[in-house]
This record gives sequence, C-alpha cells and structure tokens, in this order.
Amino acid sequence: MTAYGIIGTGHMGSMLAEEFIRRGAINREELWVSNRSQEKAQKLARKLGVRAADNLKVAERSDVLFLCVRPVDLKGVIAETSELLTPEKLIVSVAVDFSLRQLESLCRARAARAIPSVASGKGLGVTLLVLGSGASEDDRSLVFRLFGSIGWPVEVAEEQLEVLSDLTSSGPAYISAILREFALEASMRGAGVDKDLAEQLIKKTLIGTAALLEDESFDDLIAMVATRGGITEEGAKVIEALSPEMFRQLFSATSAKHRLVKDRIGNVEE
Ligand SMILES: NC(=O)C1=CN([C@@H]2O[C@H](COP(=O)(O)OP(=O)(O)OC[C@H]3O[C@@H](n4cnc5c(N)ncnc54)[C@H](O)[C@@H]3O)[C@@H](O)[C@H]2O)C=CC1
Ligand SMILES: O=C(O)[C@@H]1CCC=N1
Repeated sequence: MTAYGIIGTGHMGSMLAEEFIRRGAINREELWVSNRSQEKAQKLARKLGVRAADNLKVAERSDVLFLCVRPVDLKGVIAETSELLTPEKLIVSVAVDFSLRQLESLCRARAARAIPSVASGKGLGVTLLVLGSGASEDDRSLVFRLFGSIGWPVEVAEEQLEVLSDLTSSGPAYISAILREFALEASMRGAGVDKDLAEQLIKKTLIGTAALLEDESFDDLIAMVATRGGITEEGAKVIEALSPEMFRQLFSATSAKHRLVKDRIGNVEE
C-alpha cells in the first residue's frame, strides 16, 4: 500500500485531499494530513475520514508527500522534515516559484512540481507537471494518474511554469475578474439591470461558452456569434484593440511578483 501525505491543508491541500479521495485516486486509509494550525488539519481529517498528525509524522508515514504551503513557507517545512525525506520518497510541491533545483538541494527525496488550479476541485483543472532528475517512470505514471483524476495533467519545461501558471492556475481568478467588470458595466448602462442578475447571466453564459469551446476554436466561436455587419463584431473590435495592452501589463506585473517571491526565497533562476 502506498501512503500519501499532504502538508498544508489550505485551499490547494484541502482541495487535493477531498478530490483525490472523492474520485477514488487515493483511499482514505492511505492519506495523512498536517497543517501549521492543527485544528484545520483535524477538521479536514474528520470530514474525509483520513488521519491528521504533525508535519514530522506525516513526512515519516508518507511514500508520496504533497507540499501545499506557500512558497515562503516551503523552505521551513522541508528543513523541518528533511531527515525523513529520503530517496525512497517522492515529494510533490504545488508551490509556484520554488524550483526543482532548490527542492532537490534541500532534501534527498525524489521530487516533482505540480501546479493545479481551483478548477481541479470540479475535476476540470489543468495541472502543470515538472518531474525532477531523480524521478522515475513510475513516479511520472503516478502523478499523471493522480492529477488525471481531477482534470488534465500536462508535462511542461520548468522555465515555462511561470507564464503557464499565470494562464492556468491564476486563470480562473483573471477570467472571473474580467467577467465581473463586464457584468458591472452592463448594470451601469442606465437600463435598470440589477448587478447580481447581470453576474448570474454572465456566469451562465460562461458555462455555455465553455461547453461550446470543447469543440470550437476561439476564432470559430467568435465567427459564429459575430453576424457579418451585426452588433458583436463592433464589440469584438474593441476587445481586440484594448486587451493586448491589458494583458501585457498583467504579465509584466506578475513577472515582477514572481521575481520578488523568488528573491525572497533565494531561488532566482538565471
Ligand atoms: N490557490 C491556488 O489557486 C493555487 C495555489 N498554488 C500553490 O499552492 C500553495 C498553497 O496555496 P494556497 O492553498 O492557496 O494557500 P493557503 O494559504 O490557503 O494554504 C497554505 C496552508 O499552509 C499552512 N502552512 C503554512 N506553514 C505551514 C507549516 N510550516 N506547516 C504546515 N502547514 C503550514 C497554512 O496554515 C495554510 O493552511 C502555494 O505554494 C501556491 O503557490 C498552486 C496553484 C494554484
Ligand atoms: O496567487 C498565487 O500566488 C497562487 C499561485 C497561483 C494561483 N494562486
């Protein structure tokens, strides 16, 4: 029996625990969880019927250990457990901006990085995967199986993680922020449209659009809606004109923050 551990039961750690159990990727008796505030881990453990313990015990018990703390807390967690993180174990870090090189230099375990998304909590998330030099083919199969149970795992080059995690793991927040502004503006056009109604309607429209995008390219879908000489093409032109600058600024801001976080954890890749 493979034993699994999750250190850090915040948004990502608790989502992974819940979904891996719910989808049968991990059996409840195989999973241990820990968190800095123990009550949080215990509450999750009670809810899922798994075991809660402290970081050291979870690290000791696990064959596969998910590290689900913030990048700034990760070094401390590895330092605390490093004696137990032997080459027989696989660590899987979900932390954006904490490199494989650093994971591998801080302990002797085999290492992988997996960057999921909140959409994985609906079984529909992209998970970006990078396997370390010591990871085996069995490790690759295992992470593909686990993250395949909650969406679409895709192996990428580590240097692509920054921009791709902006796209896929921050993506749900950015899409929501854009649509929130769209709905807000609709509610302010003087037609008496309630803001909450506008939000509900654009959310339903997003769900329908996502279903269409299973089969259609963005260009084809736009062409389906934008009747020649009609209304939509006027709005689409505005988006095409204004959004490149917004996204340039977005990537510029996130890139500066990635660098700051890497600097803070002593992890800058040149
Ligand atoms: N939230 C998201 O959508 C995504 C987050 N990530 C990554 O997941 C990681 C966690 O992010 P969130 O879950 O959003 O943060 P969070 O703040 O919700 O969860 C972090 C958890 O770690 C616990 N923690 C902190 N120090 C600890 C320690 N020394 N020992 C045990 N537990 C400790 C905290 O108490 C908290 O429960 C980050 O590294 C982030 O980069 C990756 C992809 C998406
Ligand atoms: O905002 C963050 O730092 C984390 C990583 C990607 C999504 N949430």
